[in-house]
Amino acid sequence: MAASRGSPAAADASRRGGGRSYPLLSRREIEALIAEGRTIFILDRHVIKADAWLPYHPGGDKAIMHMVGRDATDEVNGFHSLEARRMMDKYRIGRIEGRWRNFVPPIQGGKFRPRVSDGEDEQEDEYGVSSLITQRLKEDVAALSSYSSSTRSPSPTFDANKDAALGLRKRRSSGGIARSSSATSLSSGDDDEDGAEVPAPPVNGMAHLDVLTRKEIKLDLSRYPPPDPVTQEAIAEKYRLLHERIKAEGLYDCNYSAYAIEVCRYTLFFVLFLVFLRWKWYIPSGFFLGVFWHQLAFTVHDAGHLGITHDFQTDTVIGILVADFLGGLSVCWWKRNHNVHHIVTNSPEHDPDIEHMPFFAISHRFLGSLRSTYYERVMQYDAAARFFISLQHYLYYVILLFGRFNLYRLSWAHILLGQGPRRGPAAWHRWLEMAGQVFFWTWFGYGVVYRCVDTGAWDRFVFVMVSHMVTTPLHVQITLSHFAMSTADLGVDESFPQKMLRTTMDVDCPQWLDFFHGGLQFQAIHHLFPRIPRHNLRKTQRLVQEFCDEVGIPYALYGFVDGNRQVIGRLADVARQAAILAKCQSVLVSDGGGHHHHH
Ligand code: HEM
Repeated sequence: MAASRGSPAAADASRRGGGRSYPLLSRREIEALIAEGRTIFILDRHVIKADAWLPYHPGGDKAIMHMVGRDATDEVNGFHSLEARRMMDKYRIGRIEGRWRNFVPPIQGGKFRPRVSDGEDEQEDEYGVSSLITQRLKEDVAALSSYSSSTRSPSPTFDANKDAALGLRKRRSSGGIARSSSATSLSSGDDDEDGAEVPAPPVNGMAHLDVLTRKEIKLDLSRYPPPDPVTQEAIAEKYRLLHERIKAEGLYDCNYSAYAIEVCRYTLFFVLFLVFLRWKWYIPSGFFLGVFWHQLAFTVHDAGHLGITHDFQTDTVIGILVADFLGGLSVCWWKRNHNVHHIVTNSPEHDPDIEHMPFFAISHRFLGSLRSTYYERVMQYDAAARFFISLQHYLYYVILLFGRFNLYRLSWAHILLGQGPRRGPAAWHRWLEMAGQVFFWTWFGYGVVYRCVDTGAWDRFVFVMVSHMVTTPLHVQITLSHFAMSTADLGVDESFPQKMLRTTMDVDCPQWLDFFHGGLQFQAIHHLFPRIPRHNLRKTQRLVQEFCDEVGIPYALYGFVDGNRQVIGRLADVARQAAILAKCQSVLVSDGGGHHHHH
């Protein structure tokens, strides 16, 4: 439809191109299509309209929605098989020329102007970018360079309107409850000194959170390459070369003999569980069952990423057999959740993997009752949250002891409510998962807990608790790679690889311990290339390290203990901010409320 509408440029392009050439669409035309509600992203300089595909998408609708208005080339190449990428050709509606400047997607609060009205006379440059946008681009670059050269604007006031005018980020909660002004972003630097702990009260509590947000952004800007389009495009270019090299070196080829060893290990743990169960030594029996589950999770993770055979159906069925039939959890729930996590990593509003209110907040921004676009509800910073978060650095491991129980809840909700794709190649997985749940609760619930542990309720309780709590290291491993990393948003121009490396850290461990971490220790590598088989990650690490050195992005690598320390430190930090916020708010209340302006 857009094609037939025919701007002069588009008509010209179709005349010249012939065959498989698509009409040239201007940025303004694409913006208007998105304003009409179309699901449009850019892939290899082509415009893809995925509306019809959304309900069928095995990666879930939200994964695509976070790419609307953006160049999704790197994300798409990371997550899809060649066949899947070929399918996308069917959804092409046009092409673009020149560099694409990302929009903030609608799901993230981006605003799009409808069709150009007659008489609107916006000039377009040779890239099809309107003069207005080119102007913004120049301003952004100017603002960013003033950051990196550490000059400070004389004005200490946070100017929300200016931020909006810069077009960098003005996230507005579509629920209308969360405040829009909390979405501070890259404004020219103007807050207090980096080292200063707290801005002197009285300041309004929300303004306090904004100051923290800007501090976090500023810290990232000082550590990472500037998030301007030119620098980021250069990084993306090198990342693509790296990807080619990785493919050429065969790092996508699965090492099946490594899986044979995995299977032997899993079998050993399962046999030990059965032997002790037979002897009625419930604690060691539960222990080995927990160890078995802990190890299985890594294979589920591989399968969920299509990182074993790389075939969507085969790997997903492996995932379901292992996760659902043997572990009682839903791999399809996990995939839906995890795919979004991979695309908007560590974004407080969008990444479900850091949304654990009321128990944990790893960013001060959660203290402002954010709206989650994943759960589609406000994550209230309520009395319970105030309580748990003030103690979160002490309760971290304690709460993680119960992690596996939470996963049952999420799995059942996913299967029963049918949150997965209802149509298309992934629809039938729901039924297999249901069978898996019945199978699991028959062998585990009835067979083991009820029939085998037959010496009373207390023994059953102990057995269940031990087996579930032994999996705690898994929850530590999952949270470890992200909880201590940045949650700041550096704007729409930041490249996929930089964002992944800025929000994810790796854990250094000797090679013989690789089995214990199950690949999760190479989380940053994995985020860059999600479909690389687990047993090749160590080899890939070397290449990624070279890449990081070349582009000047720090590669975060901590020892396991040190990584834990970082996480606890972050939790303590946010707990402290919560206490300061409470103080700010009580000052306001005792002052008669709300009359303070910050200068
Ligand atoms: C018309 C556009 C699209 C089509 C036809 C499509 C198709 C597919 C297909 C067939 C799969 C199954 C895995 C495979 O065979 O490789 C898949 C998985 C996936 N897609 Fe897409 N996709 C599209 C757009 C996107 C976009 C824009 C994103 C966002 C980055 C995305 C993210 C994912 C993810 C994360 C998975 C992994 C799913 C899993 O492992 O369970 N897709 N997609």
